[in-house]
Amino acid sequence: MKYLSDIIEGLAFTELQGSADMEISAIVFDSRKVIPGSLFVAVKGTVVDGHDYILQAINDGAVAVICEELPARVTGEVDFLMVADSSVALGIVSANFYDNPSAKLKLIGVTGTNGKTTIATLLYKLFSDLGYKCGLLSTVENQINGEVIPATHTTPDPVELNKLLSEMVEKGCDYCFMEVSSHAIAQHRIVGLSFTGGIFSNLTHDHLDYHKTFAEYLKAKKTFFDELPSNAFALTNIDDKNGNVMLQNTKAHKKTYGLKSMADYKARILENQFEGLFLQIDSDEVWFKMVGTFNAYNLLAVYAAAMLLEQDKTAILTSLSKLTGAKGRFDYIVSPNKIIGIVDYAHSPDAVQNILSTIHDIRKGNEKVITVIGCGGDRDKTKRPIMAKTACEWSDRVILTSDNPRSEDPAQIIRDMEEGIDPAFKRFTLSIVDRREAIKTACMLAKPGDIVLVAGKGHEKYQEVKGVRSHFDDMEELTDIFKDIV
Ligand SMILES: CC(=O)N[C@H]1[C@@H](OP(=O)(O)OP(=O)(O)OC[C@H]2O[C@@H](n3ccc(=O)[nH]c3=O)[C@H](O)[C@@H]2O)O[C@H](CO)[C@@H](O)[C@@H]1O[C@H](C)C(=O)N[C@@H](C)C(=O)N[C@H](CCC(=O)O)C(=O)O
Ligand SMILES: Nc1ncnc2c1ncn2[C@@H]1O[C@H](COP(=O)(O)OP(=O)(O)OP(=O)(O)O)[C@@H](O)[C@H]1O
Ligand SMILES: N[C@H](CCC[C@H](N)C(=O)O)C(=O)O
Ligand SMILES: [Mg+2]
Repeated sequence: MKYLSDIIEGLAFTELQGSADMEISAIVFDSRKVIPGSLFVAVKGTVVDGHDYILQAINDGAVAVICEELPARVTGEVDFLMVADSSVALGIVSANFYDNPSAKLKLIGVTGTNGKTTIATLLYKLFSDLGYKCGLLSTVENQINGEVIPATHTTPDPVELNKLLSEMVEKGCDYCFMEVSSHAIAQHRIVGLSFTGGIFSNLTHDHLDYHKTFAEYLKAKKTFFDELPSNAFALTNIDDKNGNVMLQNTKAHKKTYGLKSMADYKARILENQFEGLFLQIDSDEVWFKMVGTFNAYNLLAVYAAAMLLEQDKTAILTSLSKLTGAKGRFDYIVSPNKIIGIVDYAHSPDAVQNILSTIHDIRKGNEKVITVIGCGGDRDKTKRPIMAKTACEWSDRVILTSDNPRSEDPAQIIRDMEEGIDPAFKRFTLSIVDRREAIKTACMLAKPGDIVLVAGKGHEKYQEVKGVRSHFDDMEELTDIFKDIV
């Protein structure tokens, strides 16, 4: 059992009403989840203000409240703590509630627009293979030493996050590799965590619905590095335009990796084939199972981080050469008549360009590339025409379809995408709202040797339409269609 006085250690509050000697059973920031004895943290959200639910939380059994403004009516039986920013406070109290688990293991955070899941997953697989007990917090799933725990977010909320970290500590984990999304940084989900290292992959267009401008998006990512402690490492992709910016104000040890520029950790692509990458990493030449230039960056980031974590170079490279990446990233299947189907999570303009340029680089002859692609609803609208344009520039045929329309009209999302298409390419484009039909049509258009890329949903096992999630799996669809093709 924890007392409020323990939980608020290190928390800067402007006012305390009460004695802080309450026993606290749980930390809750959603009034609908309050249980008797909860500490309710009122957070201002993007849709509603948690302050409006304080009285409801108290009615349902909350015994203490952290807030930025006191409600009009306060009861004497409940402790109130006033803070400047409740979301920051939520991070601190969550870490305290679970006895600061992040300080008891080596926590590595990965941030950037693309590659976070791949890098974090590879690190998790690598360190597990090297004999360590590890944890993973990722978009695809969370893992504690082999046990899979479903993920709802790329970076969980502070309570869930510290709970998972404390389970990792309990199970004897030495390391945790986690994705740090820009939403998580902006919403202070990672406040109160002690990081051993931070890794930056790249920064390109995404999430401008949330961050509004690219400068704000960049600032969110940079904050992660600004707040790393001096004994941590800050590892950046120096080939990225903003790689150096990330390190500008960090107190951590600055380290760089890159394929093009001078860097602490360097690699060169010797071969880039469908079967894998042949890289020269520092002075070693090694074959890897992963495909594409962007994965050369991901592999190099993982290698550099493992070196910074003082692992043996030969052991790292030997293990890394055997590993495959995260689910739904360049997963492929070949039909009996030799059509290649690829499922990839590319859902930003840069990722679409990378995956398609990789397919171009590694295809053997003049096989046609047919791309099936949609864009998520209730997300950055400005990336829609760009993703469609990029898909068209790099494909022989494109079928625009639905991703997760969420609350939006799927046909309107497709119309937003069509805006980006050059009129000359229109006749090579089809728009089919039903994703299943779109994938089927792409496969019917394909001839032996052709490549069908199904982009955007990767590992996802659902499609969300009008707020309802139904089972949908791109790879399952392809497998189903391919078994009937002869
Ligand atoms: C835009 C965004 O990030 N939203 C997150 C945010 O919700 P919000 O700001 O809309 O919250 P709100 O509904 O306005 O409510 C404000 C507060 O009132 C509370 N409330 C609300 C109603 C009520 O009856 N009682 C009550 O107490 C809420 O619990 C909340 O604390 O805070 C919630 C609680 O932590 C998150 O679940 C929610 O994630 C939503 C579901 C989401 O979709 N987030 C995505 C965009 C996201 O975070 N994605 C990134 C990855 C992106 C990438 O892959 O690059 C991620 O890390 O997963
Ligand atoms: N280093 C990289 N640079 C550019 N694109 C990449 C890189 N790594 C992966 N990609 C592309 O981006 C897609 C998403 O990769 P991944 O899931 O690793 O990124 P992420 O940063 O975790 O994404 P999210 O923000 O959705 O969690 C991949 O399917 C691939 O198309
Ligand atoms: N984590 C990302 C995933 C987007 C994946 C795409 N399939 C979509 O649904 O838009 C987000 O929430 O923005
Ligand atoms: Mg991810």
